Amino acid sequence: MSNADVTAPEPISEAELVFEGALRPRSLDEFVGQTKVRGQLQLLLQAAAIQGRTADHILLAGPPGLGKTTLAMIVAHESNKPLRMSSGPAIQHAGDLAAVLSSLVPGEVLFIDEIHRMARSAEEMLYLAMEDFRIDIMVGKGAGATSVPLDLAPFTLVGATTRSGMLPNPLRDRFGFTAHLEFYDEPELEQVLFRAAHMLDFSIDRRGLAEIAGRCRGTPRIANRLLRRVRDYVLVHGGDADLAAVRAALALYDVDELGLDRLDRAVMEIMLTRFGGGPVGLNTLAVSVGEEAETIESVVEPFLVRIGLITRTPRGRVATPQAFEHFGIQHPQGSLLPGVL
Ligand SMILES: Nc1ncnc2c1ncn2[C@@H]1O[C@H](COP(=O)(O)OP(=O)(O)OP(=O)(O)O)[C@@H](O)[C@H]1O
Repeated sequence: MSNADVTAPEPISEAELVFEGALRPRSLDEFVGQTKVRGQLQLLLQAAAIQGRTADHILLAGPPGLGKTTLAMIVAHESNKPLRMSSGPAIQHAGDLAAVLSSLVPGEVLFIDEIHRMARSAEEMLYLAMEDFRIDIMVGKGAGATSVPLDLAPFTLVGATTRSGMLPNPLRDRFGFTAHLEFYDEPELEQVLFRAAHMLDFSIDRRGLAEIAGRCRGTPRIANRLLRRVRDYVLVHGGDADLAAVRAALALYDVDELGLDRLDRAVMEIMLTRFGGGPVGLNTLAVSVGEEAETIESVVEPFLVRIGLITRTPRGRVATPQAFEHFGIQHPQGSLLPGVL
């Protein structure tokens, strides 16, 4: 396995999904970080409980692996209601959505992952469903077609998206609350790791945990994955899970000190070498690394901006002096800075 796998923000195997399931926090109290969002959700759920109604629809926006699915599960758990899971790509026709909506039980939480990828016809059906708990079903074809209204059980929609900007306004406006999940800081990631290590019955020292926290791309999913690789390393090589063992395990998987993944590096290297640090337009960058512009914008760029390797300007993306320094590449207007790779 290469660095391309261990630091990928998406799940990399079925086994990992099972592992993630076991480590998922079940309540808002167990959920680490995102303090503001947690407080806002808590209030929204408590208010609904006091009034004995379903909670408002919730939109969770942010890069992969930051806890959107986990929060959807928590919303259902804290409201004591069942959870139905679906995803935008699975809803390619209005009929797909009608089938899900018409079978919901009262109060059920419907989670639609990647909601920005749902078919347009389904989106339009969802507007009415969210607002009035009703859909119109078309019966028959052509001139004789009629629409029959169908009442739905009240439900709470939790939508997740890595691209909130791609949602049409009428859909976005129907969510009572939008949470923007942020990358986690290192103390928060240490807490995520501490909890996971405890659940895995794996004893690792604090400095080792801190090292993983600094190299996991601000993402709990990656933090937990790296923890598992360190556990493997200690199992095979023996000794303590200390800073030296963590460094050796992460070196084996080519995880650098910023935790950049394959795509992060490809983007940075192209910006620095082919475009002299930019400015480069998003589409040019995407074509150059053979990725979709959507992935660059929603997955790669937010993290690179957050750690100060690129900035966004009206003329395009620009690499910062730190980026030149990190990759050991000479800045076009300066001397060679010492590389750290
Ligand atoms: N705040 C958190 N506290 C503890 N663990 C977390 C937290 N957020 C995420 N995790 C862990 O990270 C894993 C990935 O989280 P989750 O699947 O919820 O991310 P996601 O944002 O839905 O990702 P995707 O968009 O790729 O589905 C979970 O298994 C969970 O164990």
